Amino acid sequence: MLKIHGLKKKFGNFEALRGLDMEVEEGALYGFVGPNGAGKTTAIKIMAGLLKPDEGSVEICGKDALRFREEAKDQFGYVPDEFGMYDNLKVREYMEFFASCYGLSGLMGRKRCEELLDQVKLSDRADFFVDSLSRGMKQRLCLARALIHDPGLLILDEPTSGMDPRTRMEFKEMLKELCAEGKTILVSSHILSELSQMCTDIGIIDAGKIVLSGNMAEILQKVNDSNPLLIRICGESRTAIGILKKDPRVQTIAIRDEDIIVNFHGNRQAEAELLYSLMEAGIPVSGFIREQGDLESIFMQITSHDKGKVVLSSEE
Ligand SMILES: Nc1ncnc2c1ncn2[C@@H]1O[C@H](COP(=O)(O)OP(=O)(O)OP(=O)(O)O)[C@@H](O)[C@H]1O
Repeated sequence: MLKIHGLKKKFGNFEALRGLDMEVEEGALYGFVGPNGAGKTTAIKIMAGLLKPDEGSVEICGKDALRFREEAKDQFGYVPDEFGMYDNLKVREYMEFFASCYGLSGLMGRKRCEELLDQVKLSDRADFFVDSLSRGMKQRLCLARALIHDPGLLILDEPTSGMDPRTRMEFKEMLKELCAEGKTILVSSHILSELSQMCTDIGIIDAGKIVLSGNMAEILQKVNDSNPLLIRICGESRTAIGILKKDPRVQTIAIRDEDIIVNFHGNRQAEAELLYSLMEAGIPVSGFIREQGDLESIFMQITSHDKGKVVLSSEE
């Protein structure tokens, strides 16, 4: 649905994008995450045709979006990180104005606007001035506007920043519903935990490059596989430690309270073999589990340098 290859962008001597590659599959809810200043907005503006890259390509629905900008525009809806000023427009007028930009006017246009305002739960605000809406409502209105021409792809730049936790949750539910209806969604944030529960795929950008990407469940599995095994033995653990030491996949062994903490390089089959070797030796194993994956600590590790501040919880 969206393919980005080798995207580079300099502002003066500063390289904001340094060869960005990413791919968003059709039907994905793709989280585009990175610390402040990583290059998310720059990349998104290039995708949306608002900024020209120095190098690289953007393909939307198989078409070169940098060359065929008008055609590409019909394929996606864009929600920017900052909302423009529309102090003289009421919500309904705002929607109808954008509908007319896509050739939807008269009864058809009004009907489409009503449907969308209903979908983003703003029907009761149709006669309010846009400027009187809260930030969360403005973002929902922006989402409705981006959906006017029924695009297959939605690109949202930090849509939930500045929202309170409840409004965030509702907005995220809305995105999940849209994804379930068949939309492909790219949503950016500098808060990993914000996206990790709802996204099917994730791309972590740091200093203008993707540093980790893939299917969310697979990444979590990989993180899990690199976490230590926690083994609990009923009684003394000396014999168990002797067996563990003999296994070449065991890297380190430590004791924490009642648990033996084992850094173990192996998949589930290998874990089962290790457990079997303990059981076969008659060791009463009462616990055998991988420590739970902590995606956020990975995010911290790969994006931690002085210039970027990473916010890990939704309580900013
Ligand atoms: N027009 C510009 N002129 C000069 N530098 C710019 C310009 N736009 C962006 N930058 C710089 O490029 C880098 C990437 O900025 P960008 O806004 O893309 O980051 P971001 O990941 O969206 O950050 P945030 O999470 O804070 O919104 C930053 O160092 C920023 O200062």
